[in-house]
Amino acid sequence: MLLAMDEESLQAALLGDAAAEAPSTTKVPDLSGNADNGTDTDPSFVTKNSSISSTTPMNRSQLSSQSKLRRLLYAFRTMSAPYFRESREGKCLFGLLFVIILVSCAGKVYLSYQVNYFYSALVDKDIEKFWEVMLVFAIAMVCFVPVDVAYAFVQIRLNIAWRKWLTKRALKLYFHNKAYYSLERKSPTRPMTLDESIDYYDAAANKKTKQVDNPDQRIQEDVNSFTTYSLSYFSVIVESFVDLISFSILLGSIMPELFIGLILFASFGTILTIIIGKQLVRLNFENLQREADFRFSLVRVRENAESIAFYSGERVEEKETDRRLLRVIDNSSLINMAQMRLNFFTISYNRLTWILPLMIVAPEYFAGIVEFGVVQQARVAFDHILGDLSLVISEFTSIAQFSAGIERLYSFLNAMQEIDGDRTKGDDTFLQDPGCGDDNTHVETDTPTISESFSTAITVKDIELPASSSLVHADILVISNLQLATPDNKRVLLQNLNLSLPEGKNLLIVGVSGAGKSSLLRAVAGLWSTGDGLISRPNKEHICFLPQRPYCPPGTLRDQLLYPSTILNDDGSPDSATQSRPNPRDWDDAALLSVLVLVDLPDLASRSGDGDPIRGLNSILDWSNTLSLGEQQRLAFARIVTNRPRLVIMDESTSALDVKSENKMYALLKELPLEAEGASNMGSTYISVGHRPTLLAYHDIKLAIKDGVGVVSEIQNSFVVDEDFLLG
Ligand SMILES: Nc1ncnc2c1ncn2[C@@H]1O[C@H](COP(=O)(O)OP(=O)(O)OP(=O)(O)O)[C@@H](O)[C@H]1O
Repeated sequence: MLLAMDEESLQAALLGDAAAEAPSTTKVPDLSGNADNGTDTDPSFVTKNSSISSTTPMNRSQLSSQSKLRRLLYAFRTMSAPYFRESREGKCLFGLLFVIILVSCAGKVYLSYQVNYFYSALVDKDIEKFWEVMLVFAIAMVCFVPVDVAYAFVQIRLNIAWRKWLTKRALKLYFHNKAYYSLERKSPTRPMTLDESIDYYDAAANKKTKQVDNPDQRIQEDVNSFTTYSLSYFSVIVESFVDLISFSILLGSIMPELFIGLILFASFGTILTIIIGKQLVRLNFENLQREADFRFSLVRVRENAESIAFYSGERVEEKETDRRLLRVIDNSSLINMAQMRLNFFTISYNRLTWILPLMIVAPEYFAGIVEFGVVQQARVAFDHILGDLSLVISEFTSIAQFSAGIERLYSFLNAMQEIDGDRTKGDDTFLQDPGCGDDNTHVETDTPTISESFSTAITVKDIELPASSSLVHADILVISNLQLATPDNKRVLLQNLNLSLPEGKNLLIVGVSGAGKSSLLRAVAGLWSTGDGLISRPNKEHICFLPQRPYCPPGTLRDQLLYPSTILNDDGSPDSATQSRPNPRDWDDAALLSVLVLVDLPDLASRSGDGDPIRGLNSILDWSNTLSLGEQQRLAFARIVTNRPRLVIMDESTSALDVKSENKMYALLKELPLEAEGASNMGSTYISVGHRPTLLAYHDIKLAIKDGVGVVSEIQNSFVVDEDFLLG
C-alpha cells in the first residue's frame, strides 16, 4: 500500500532506473530527463532539485531516483490543481465524492460488525439474534444502494467535467499563438527510419529537445486517462485509508498477532512486487508512443490515398506500417513477459492469503480462546487490511500505465508553455487560460536555436491602416534590414532585405526553387522568426494568406467559402477572435452562389447538392479529395471575396490554373471592392510568389531572390519574359 511504504522504494518502483535497465543497444527514454548527467534540464524543476548538484556520486542515483517520484507528484499537482482552483463545479463534485466515499467506508465497517453477530448467532443457534441481524442487513442494503449508485455517478460526472475542462484548456493552449504549428515544426519529417525514430523519441523523452510526438493522442487519449485514473486512485486511496485505520483498530484489538503478521506479509509483498514489476512503467510509456506512431502511419495513408495510389506505393506503405506494427508487437511481448514475471509473484501471494489468516487463528479457535464469530470478523478485517496494504501489488500494472500517462501529458503541456512566447513560466500559470483572439503576431517558434547565428529574432509589427477616404497610398508592407534563416539556423536565406510596398501596388516574388520565396511569406505571417530585422504589415485580420497547398476545412460548401470567418457564437454573433472580419451571416445563399460564379465555379453548388444549389451549399463532403486542385485554388479565391482582406498573400496559388482562369482570378482581385470597415476603395493589394512569366502582367513591383539577395525593381514591360524567370 502506498501509505505504508517508504518513499524511496516506492518511487524506485514506480519509475524504475531506466538507464540501468536498458539493453546496451537500445536507448531508453528516461522519464525524469536527468539520468544521463544528473542535471535536470527542465527549468521548472531546477530550483526544486538544486540539491542534486551538491550530492556525492554515491548518492546520486538515489537522489536522481527520488527526484523522479517528486517529479511525478509535481507533474500531477501542476496538472490537476488548476481545475479544482478554477471550477466551482469541480470543487463541489470533489467534496461530494469525498463525503460519499466516507459514508460508504463507514457502512462497510458497520457491516463487518454485523458479520460477527451473524456468525455467532449461527454457531449459538440463536434464532432471535439471527433475524435481528438479517433485518439490519436488509435495512443496510436498502440504505447503501443509493450511496453506491451516487458514488459511481458522482465519480463519472466529475471525470467528464474535468476531462472536458482539461481537454478544452489543452486545445486552447495548442491553438494559441500557433503552438500547433511550432510543435509540428519541431517534429521530424515523417516517415522516419526505425532507428531515427527511436533516437528522436528518446531525445524527446530525455528533454534534450522540446519535441513532442503525436499531440493528437496526448490531447484525446492521455487527458482522458489522466482524469479517469486520478479519480479512481483518489477514491481507492481514501477508501483504503479509512478502511485501513478502522479495520486495523478492529483487528489489533481482537487479534494483535494476526495484525502484526499481516503488516509484515503485506510489506514484504509490496516491496517484491515493486522490484519485480518496475520495468512495466517504462514499457507502458513506450507502448503509448508506439501505438500512436502506428496509428499515425495509417492516418497518413488515408490522407494521402490518391498520391500513394498513383505511385502504386502500397508496398512501401505496407512495409512502413508493418514496421511500426512490429514495434508495437515487440513492446507488447516485452510487457507480457514483464507481466508474467509479476503475475507469478502476485498470484502466489494472493493464494497464500487464503490460508494465512486461518493458519494463525485456527490454534486459538481450537483452544477455545476465541469464538467462531470472532474468527469470521478477524477474517473480514484481515481481507480488508490486506487489500488496502496490497494496493500497489494488485494495481501495479495500472499504476505503471498511469505514471507513463502523467509523464507524457506533462511533457506535452510543458512544451506548449515553453513554446508560447506570451506565456509566463511557473506553477501558477501552468494551465492558465491564454485568452482568445489576441495571439501575438510574433510566434516564437524557433527562438531556442537563434543564438548560434543571430542574437535577436525577426520582429513583426502591425501597421495602422488609413481609412478608405485617404488619398495617400500608405505603405501596407515594410521590410527593414531583414535577415532570414531556416528554423534550424543552418542556412541564411535572405540578407539585408529592404522593401516598402504601398497599398494598391502589387508585388511579385520570383526566384529559383528553394531560394526562400515561401520562407519570406512565412516570416511575414510571423511563423518563422529565425533571423533579424523588422517586418511591418497590417493586423492578421486584414490579411489573407493563400498557401501553396489549398486547405479545405471539414464542413459544408458554405464553410469552405467563408473560411476562416466561419465561427459564430451560440447567439449567432461572430466570434470575438474574428470580429473585424465580415459576419458570415451577411452572406446569404444568393450572395454565396454569385461568389461561386465569380470564381468560375458556377455549377459547383448544384453538383454538390444533386441538382439543388441551396442543398449543395449545405452539403458536407471531403472537399480536399472531391475537388480538383484547380477547383480548390479557385475556392481559395472565393474566400478572398467573402473575407475582403486589405492584403492578399499568395504562394503559387494559381499554379494549377490554366492561363485564362489565372487571368480571371487576378482581374477579380484588382476589381474587388473592399467593404470591410476602414478599407480603401481600390482592390485588394496582393503579393504573389510564382514561377510563371504570365504573372508579370498582374504586378507592379518585382522582388527577385537569388543567392540570398533580394533585388527590388519596377515591372516596366510585362510582355518581356525577363531573365529572372529564364535563369532563376
Ligand atoms: N522547416 C525547415 N527547416 C529547415 N529548412 C527548411 C525548412 N523548410 C524549408 N526549408 C528550406 O528552406 C529553403 C527555402 O524554402 P522555400 O520553401 O522558401 O523555397 P521556395 O523558394 O519557396 O521554393 P519553391 O519555389 O520550390 O516553393 C529550402 O532549401 C528548404 O529546403
